[in-house]
Amino acid sequence: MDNSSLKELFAALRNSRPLIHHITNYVTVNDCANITLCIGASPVMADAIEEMEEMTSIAGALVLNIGTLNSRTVESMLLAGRVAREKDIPIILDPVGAGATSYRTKTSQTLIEELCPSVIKGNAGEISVLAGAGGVVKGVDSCDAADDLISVCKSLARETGAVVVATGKNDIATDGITSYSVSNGHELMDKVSGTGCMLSSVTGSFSAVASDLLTASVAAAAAFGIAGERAAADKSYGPYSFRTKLFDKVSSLTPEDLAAEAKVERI
Ligand SMILES: Nc1ncnc2c1ncn2[C@@H]1O[C@H](COP(=O)(O)OP(=O)(O)O)[C@@H](O)[C@H]1O
Ligand SMILES: Cc1ncsc1CCOP(=O)(O)O
Ligand SMILES: [Mg+2]
Repeated sequence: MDNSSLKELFAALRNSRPLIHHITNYVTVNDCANITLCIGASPVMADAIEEMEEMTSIAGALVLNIGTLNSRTVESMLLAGRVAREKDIPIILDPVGAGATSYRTKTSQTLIEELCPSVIKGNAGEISVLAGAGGVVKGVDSCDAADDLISVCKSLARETGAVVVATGKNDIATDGITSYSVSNGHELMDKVSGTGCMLSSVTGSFSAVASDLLTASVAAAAAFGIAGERAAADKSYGPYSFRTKLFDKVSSLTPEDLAAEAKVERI
């Protein structure tokens, strides 16, 4: 992938400041709102069924995150997702904890079947579980993933029609035909709750201005990863000061920085 396409997409995002409608969890909701602002988009968190149709209709992307799912929010996700589909608004699904309980696995499968999300972005364990290729998830953490994760991501992408992103030390992004590995990032990102959720928000932000959601997913993974690298290099004393710096570094990142520092390899 030509890094100049990442730069153009990031510039378009910063210029258009799209609205990103989230139905998300109550653990990382504030982090998701703030990272969306930092990357250059406008967040709204709304899950009341009464306002789903109106809110989704005016959004540039819809992020569905099942981190603290319940039957009420799942109904809202289904309605918002149908509206998004009708209006061609990209849907990003973060299947947080899929594999940890059957409710999470089944709900993820239902959302995939009913809504055909544009991007399915989970950690390596969650994606392996959804692909039926093993994978162990403890709570929300990936404990084991398929050995052949790239092929597993590709087959899930082909089966669902979504761009599939599996995160970890390297992030894999594929549409089932073309695949990329993004090696930006820092191990401290694994020590802060919510970095996966935040990447979903950033992916939604890039997707809102992209015609190609594989490019949007790669741009998001690279941008967030570069910010992580920069935050860690900034004489961090521990995970929490790193967390604060992560927001600052996302905020100060420019399209030129993204193009210069993205480590993207076709695989
Ligand atoms: N060991 C690591 N080295 C570099 N980046 C990492 C590492 N672990 C996680 N990340 C980054 O942190 C973000 C969240 O990934 P991950 O921890 O896999 O998701 P989740 O928080 O959903 O479990 C991604 O941007 C990923 O690239
Ligand atoms: C700890 C926790 N429990 C329910 S949602 C959540 C946050 C998960 O965040 P992430 O998927 O980014 O690690
Ligand atoms: Mg996650």
